[in-house]
Amino acid sequence: MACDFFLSFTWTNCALSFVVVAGALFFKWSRKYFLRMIDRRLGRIPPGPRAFPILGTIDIDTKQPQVTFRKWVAEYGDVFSFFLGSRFCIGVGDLALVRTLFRDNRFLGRPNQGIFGHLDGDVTEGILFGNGEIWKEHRRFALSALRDFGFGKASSLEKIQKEAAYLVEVLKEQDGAPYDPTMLFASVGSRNVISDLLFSGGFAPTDQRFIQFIENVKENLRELAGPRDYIDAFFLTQHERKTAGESLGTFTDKQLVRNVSDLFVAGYETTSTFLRWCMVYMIRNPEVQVKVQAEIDTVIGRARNPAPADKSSLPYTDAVTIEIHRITSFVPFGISHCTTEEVKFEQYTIPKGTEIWPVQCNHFMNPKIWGDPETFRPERFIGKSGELLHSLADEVQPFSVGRRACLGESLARNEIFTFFSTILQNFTLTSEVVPSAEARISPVLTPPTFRLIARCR
Ligand code: HEM
Repeated sequence: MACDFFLSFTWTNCALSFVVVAGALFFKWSRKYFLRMIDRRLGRIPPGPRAFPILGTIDIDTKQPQVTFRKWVAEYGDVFSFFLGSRFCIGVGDLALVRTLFRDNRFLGRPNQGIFGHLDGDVTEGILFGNGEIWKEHRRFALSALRDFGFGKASSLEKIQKEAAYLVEVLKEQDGAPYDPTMLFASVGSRNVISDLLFSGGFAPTDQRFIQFIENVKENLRELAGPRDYIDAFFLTQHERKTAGESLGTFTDKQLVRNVSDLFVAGYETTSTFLRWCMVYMIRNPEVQVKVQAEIDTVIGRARNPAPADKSSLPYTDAVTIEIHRITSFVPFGISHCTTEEVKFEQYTIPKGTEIWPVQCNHFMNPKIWGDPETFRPERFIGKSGELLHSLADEVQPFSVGRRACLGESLARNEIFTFFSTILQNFTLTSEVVPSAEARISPVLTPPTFRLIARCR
């Protein structure tokens, strides 16, 4: 009897403790949710779709989140709020507003990157996801080093042309047979250009890539006096600080690995995915392909390869890549920022730590700007005299805007133009089955797998 009483007492105690602990955790994780919901009711934060404690906003089409976000803009306006789990976010669907916000220093933070922060411990200390002084110092350093060794300089432009010629060589080897170009664009082209800027030499066509990389690093260590690339510049800064008896500050080996990883990942995945989209849109739109080829034939001919400097003389080719950026919107939400302090914006008070999502896929599909946004029509960017309409092209900002905009924009633009125009100068692109334009999200929007047939012209 006493034993029964004791057992039931223990069970009641356990159940009670469970309820108290669960209640305390629920309150802890949902506190922000309830505060924001009160703010929303009072009009202190933008309206948005319904959300639940802890779960957040669940009415998101996970296969096509861009469709859900566009629906929210239509329903709640250009500025709306939503929850990702317990993370409070604001979406901005209009480029002019994004420009205003991202010019403001208080919107330049990066939020905690959720699971990524756990998978790769120190992402928050790099350039891509870093914050505060570390981000400022290393963004500035990367920009200046990459400018010295690449971006826009003749040597890097030549490297891009060399890589374009190599792409052509590999495609020629396929001799018109169907070929999945995913690995080609992922392993050469943009990847070699960025590796060259980071650790000069890039990857050899015979795939001695990693051996080469190790050799380069060793050589860098021997030749600190003559920096040739980003890694050399970093080593040199370390060396100068050590020689002056100063602390290394944030210029540690760990930081170097973090930064190189950020630049490498950001520098080739995006560009190579975009090039695959270019192939898809050319296969789907043969009449556009013919026009691009005609422009290249007239302006450049076949005797020499296109170069980044040719862009202004090839407005239609340029317009095609801009239209592909617009219609694919393959980085549909850019990379989210976060507020570093509470900010009054229009009638709202945006709390510190709020994630700001630039919903560029909405701007790129806004019928008020584009009229027929669902139609692939590069001609929309071409004026009466055949010139590129810069004011309209300026509405397409896939690299984002403001002080945290893509660090590799000029490099990426040069690569895309040169690779795209060189491929079309040499080949007519088709496929056995016309690939669909339906994107998969991972984490940028990628095209479906397809087999490219590149026939020599
Ligand atoms: C088609 C190609 C590319 C696209 C569409 C793209 C797009 C973007 C976007 C949307 C952002 C976020 C900007 C923001 O937070 O407001 C970004 C950031 C960044 N991108 Fe790119 N990018 C491309 C290529 C490159 C290349 C070639 C590099 C190589 C250096 C690069 C390096 C970076 C870095 C380091 C950041 C982080 C900047 C920061 O947080 O300060 N990207 N990119």
